[in-house]
Amino acid sequence: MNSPSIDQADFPRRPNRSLSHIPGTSGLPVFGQTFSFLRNYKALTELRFKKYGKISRGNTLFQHSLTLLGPEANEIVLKNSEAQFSSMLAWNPLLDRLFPNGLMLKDAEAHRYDRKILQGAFKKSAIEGYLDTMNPQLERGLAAWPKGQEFHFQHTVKQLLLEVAAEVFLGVEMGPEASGVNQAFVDTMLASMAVVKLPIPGTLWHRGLRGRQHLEDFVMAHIDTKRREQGRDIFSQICHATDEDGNHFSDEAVRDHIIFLLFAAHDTTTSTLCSIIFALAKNPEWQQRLREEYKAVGKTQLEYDDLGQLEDSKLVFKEALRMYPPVPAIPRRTLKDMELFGYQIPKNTAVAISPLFTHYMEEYWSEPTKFDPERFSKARAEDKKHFFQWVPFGGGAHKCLGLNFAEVQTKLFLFHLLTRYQIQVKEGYDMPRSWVPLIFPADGLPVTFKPL
Ligand code: HEM
Repeated sequence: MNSPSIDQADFPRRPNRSLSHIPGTSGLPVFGQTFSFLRNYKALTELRFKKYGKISRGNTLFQHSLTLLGPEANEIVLKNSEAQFSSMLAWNPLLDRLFPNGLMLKDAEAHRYDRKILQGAFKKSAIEGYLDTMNPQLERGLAAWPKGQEFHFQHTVKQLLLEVAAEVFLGVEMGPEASGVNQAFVDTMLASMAVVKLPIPGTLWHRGLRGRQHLEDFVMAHIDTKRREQGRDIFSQICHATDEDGNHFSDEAVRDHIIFLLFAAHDTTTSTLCSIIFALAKNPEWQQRLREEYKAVGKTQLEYDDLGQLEDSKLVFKEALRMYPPVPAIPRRTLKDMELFGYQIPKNTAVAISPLFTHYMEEYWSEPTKFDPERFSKARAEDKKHFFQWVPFGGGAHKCLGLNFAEVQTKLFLFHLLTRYQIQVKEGYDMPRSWVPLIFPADGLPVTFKPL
């Protein structure tokens, strides 16, 4: 269930700080635990669980908040069956200047209404259309990558995904227009991580605001054409999508949703592909298993229905998302006073659950630090002990809208890659990670693709 309509005046932008009755620590003066959070979010969360258990207070990034750990906490927060948690109030302070009115920044009826319309852009027939665009683009893009010599996978795949997104999301073909849009998008994304949010020329934030403006201008300039024609890109799909009474989104709503979708899709997919490539490089037997799976399909281009047969690929996708969920923590704000795990929690408290922590709990996963895709197989079904133990896409009303799209894109990418190359990393290499705000390789992931 979603939360009821929210009067934002009842909820100051800064969350409640009266949490001293809950176990935990405020950490250093002013900075709290910000340094340990940024250095190693995973280690910090594990330490908090050991010291304080499923619920603890802390202070990171100048905000007092509660960390709620484990599948039970995930279920309470994500299912939100008593309309106690707001996604909008939690994400607004982070995203509302650059990505206003995106789906994650809505609650209650406004969220339900928009989500239902947007779902039209992710139905099977729409994804089949995106797949037709992605197939040749991924193939061409990969053919141009360095072969037999080391390069940084993260930056290279990010660029390729940007080029794919320009065409699949916006329907712009490569050229100066796509480059301008891509740069504007990169600037907007980078600004979402800016610490200083003042529009001073030369700063990340200033470039981000200009990037957002460029994206808005682009969308508004093309919207009439998109509404007139029936294109196969996501922008077109959103222009044509309607509610049950045949009403379309307004121009401004289309603009805000498409820009938010670009944001929601890009770094999450980049992060996922980095994790998979690292895992496959370290586990060449899985590269071989995937190649055999592709051979069994017996085609040089995959179509939508072929993807469903790729069971080993799905196991790899799931296991990489278990070990390295791109969104390691999901925030919410409480809408009411409530009791959680025996403690009174006041209204307007910032809380966060942790997919990353849950994905390593020994109660649920055997040898959690081991890459073992078969734990998701029907025979072992390790993921079936609790419905909320594997939550890379969140859950409940805000569950990721693009999860099928992400799986399709990942499978296509791996097909084009592994049918041509062997992925290698240097002997003894272990990928250093930065864990927040999204999980990424800290060194760009140096790899070599050796032609087969
Ligand atoms: C493997 C890649 C991805 C991961 C791990 C991922 C993860 C997530 C998570 C954890 C949430 C929930 C956030 C919350 O509850 O606060 C979410 C929401 C969302 N994701 Fe994804 N995402 C991925 C790819 C994508 C793609 C490719 C798209 C679009 C094409 C997308 C669109 C969205 C949207 C629109 C929402 C908001 C849904 C709502 O609030 O109703 N995501 N995603």
